[in-house]
Amino acid sequence: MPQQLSSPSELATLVENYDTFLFDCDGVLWNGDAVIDGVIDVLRLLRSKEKSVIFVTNNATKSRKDYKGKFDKLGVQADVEEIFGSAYAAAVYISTVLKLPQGSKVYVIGMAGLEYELAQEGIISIGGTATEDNTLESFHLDTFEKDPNVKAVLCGLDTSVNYTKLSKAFQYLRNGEEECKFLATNVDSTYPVKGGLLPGAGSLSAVLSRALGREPLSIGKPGRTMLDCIRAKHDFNPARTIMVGDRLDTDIAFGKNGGVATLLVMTGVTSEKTLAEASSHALPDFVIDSLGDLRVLV
Ligand SMILES: O=C(O)[C@H](O)[C@H](O)COP(=O)(O)O
Ligand SMILES: [Mg+2]
Repeated sequence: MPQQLSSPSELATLVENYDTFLFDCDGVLWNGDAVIDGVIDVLRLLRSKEKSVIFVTNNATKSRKDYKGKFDKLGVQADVEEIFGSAYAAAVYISTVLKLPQGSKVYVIGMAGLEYELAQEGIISIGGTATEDNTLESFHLDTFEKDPNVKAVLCGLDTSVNYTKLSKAFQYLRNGEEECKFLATNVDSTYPVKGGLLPGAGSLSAVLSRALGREPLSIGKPGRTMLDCIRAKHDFNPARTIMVGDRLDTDIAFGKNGGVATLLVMTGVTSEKTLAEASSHALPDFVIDSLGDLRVLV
């Protein structure tokens, strides 16, 4: 069973025991644009104690540069080099691991942040925010011409997703992996916003999985690709590192896969009921109600 921490001495010991704090963002730092109470003070406290702070988000709607803007706007101190998003990790994966033939294109279900990160890695993308694909008109297969250079479909969270984008992605993917790779930035079923939960990126790629009868390769947490991206930039001792998240099957699993300690907060997608019903291998080491609880140490 995870250890529920609440007293100031338990929380102080937690902070003392770790040098590197990996923070999930949605549901840990904020819900939508609403910063969770006390989080700014807690991050300031950790920095004053010379702890390393790294942000690891599956939310692919923003580039690292966009995230920096969001952190600044919300008054949370962060450096671009400390921010790792699944959009960035997906772009790095495609350019360094997939190594598509020269002139290849990626068909995107996703938003501007994802397109930006792909462009930064020199990857040509189509779909995404392109006006012609952001339509509520019906999709007609008989007038659709496939672009022969599309060698991968990348699906991320897209709050303007529609039947045209899903249909085009399906057409590119339907002849199998040899012709076109099926990638997802992440497969979270839901994500928290101010006011509750919304369908996550995994609920969008699930439409394609269902139609195709196969699953995408997911780049984000809990996969290794994200950890490899972080390791390429930051050296940390796993024994002195803790992953703080709000979701068991991404954040906590990511921490466990990476051999670091795990702390679940109850300000995001995980309810008391989900936690109580979770199988023992999915459980975190520690639970606190909110990251803001550490504010008592300020
Ligand atoms: O569906 C998504 O893209 C994710 O659920 C989401 O936004 C998660 O972000 P994180 O909690 O990893 O910051
Ligand atoms: Mg989260």
